[in-house]
Amino acid sequence: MAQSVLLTGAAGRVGQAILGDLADEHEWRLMDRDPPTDDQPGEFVVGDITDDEAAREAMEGIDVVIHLAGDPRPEAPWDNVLTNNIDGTQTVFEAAADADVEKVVFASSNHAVGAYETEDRTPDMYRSHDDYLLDGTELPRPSNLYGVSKAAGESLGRYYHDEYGLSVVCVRIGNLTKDHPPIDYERGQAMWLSYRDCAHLFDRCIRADYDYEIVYGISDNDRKYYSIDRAREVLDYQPRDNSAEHIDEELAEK
Ligand SMILES: NC(=O)C1=CN([C@@H]2O[C@H](COP(=O)(O)OP(=O)(O)OC[C@H]3O[C@@H](n4cnc5c(N)ncnc54)[C@H](O)[C@@H]3O)[C@@H](O)[C@H]2O)C=CC1
Ligand SMILES: O=C1O[C@H](COP(=O)(O)O)[C@@H](O)[C@H](O)[C@H]1O
Repeated sequence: MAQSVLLTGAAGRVGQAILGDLADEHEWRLMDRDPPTDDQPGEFVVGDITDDEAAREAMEGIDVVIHLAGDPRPEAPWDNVLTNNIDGTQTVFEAAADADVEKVVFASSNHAVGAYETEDRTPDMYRSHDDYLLDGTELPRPSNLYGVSKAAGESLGRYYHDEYGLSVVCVRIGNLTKDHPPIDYERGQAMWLSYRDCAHLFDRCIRADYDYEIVYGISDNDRKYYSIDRAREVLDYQPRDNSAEHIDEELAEK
């Protein structure tokens, strides 16, 4: 059955990857502080997620929120992530709880755990022969202030699940690129998320039943050091892409 879905940050890369495949699958309300540059499905609300009133209005009649809006830059300064990623995310969760929304899908990031990539583990951990694997049960270990803001968002999700009963899934997204994995970038190949796997994963987050989850959002890459087992089990995520099918690993490692 089509669900009524609020997509924050809809005008950005992840939002457009989702809508590219799912425009006709759900009833969309799109929200972004930037107006759309071309035709978009459903209703488009221009508004800022740090504005309580705008967030509350956007939640009316919504079953599921996919919360993407925020500053996505790993090098973003504290003021920006504090306002957009932490305060903005709390505003979204609070409005969702008030509106009796059923599920919130939170766009977390690989940078919430980026500091596991220590000097002694890299670059081996980015290669398919290495079996080092993070599975989502490990503690956050952010690699920058942006990563700290994503760990804070995961924590907010935990709180709004426990206190208000919202179903929450935090997707630690890897590296989304269109058509092709990053070239000459082993880390990016290890955590590649293709556009079609991205859309499928978020579709499963809309449809599946869960309590509170942290999953990794990457394609089924040979090089992966993030497990996708939990996403498979809980969400029935069935990725179709693998960066190794696009990149000759032996050449890339030279
Ligand atoms: N693209 C990627 O590979 C990854 C993305 N993510 C996360 O996914 C989310 C989306 O990322 P992208 O689409 O790549 O970024 P993007 O910059 O392309 O899109 C973000 C959108 O959010 C909007 N936005 C930002 N602050 C806002 C606010 N206060 N109120 C309303 N709208 C606001 C922007 O106008 C923009 O359209 C972000 O939270 C990012 O941290 C996480 C890991 C990897
Ligand atoms: O969280 C994010 O991660 C990806 C991958 O990080 P990178 O440091 O390997 O580039 C990044 O491209 C994206 O902008 C960011 O939001």
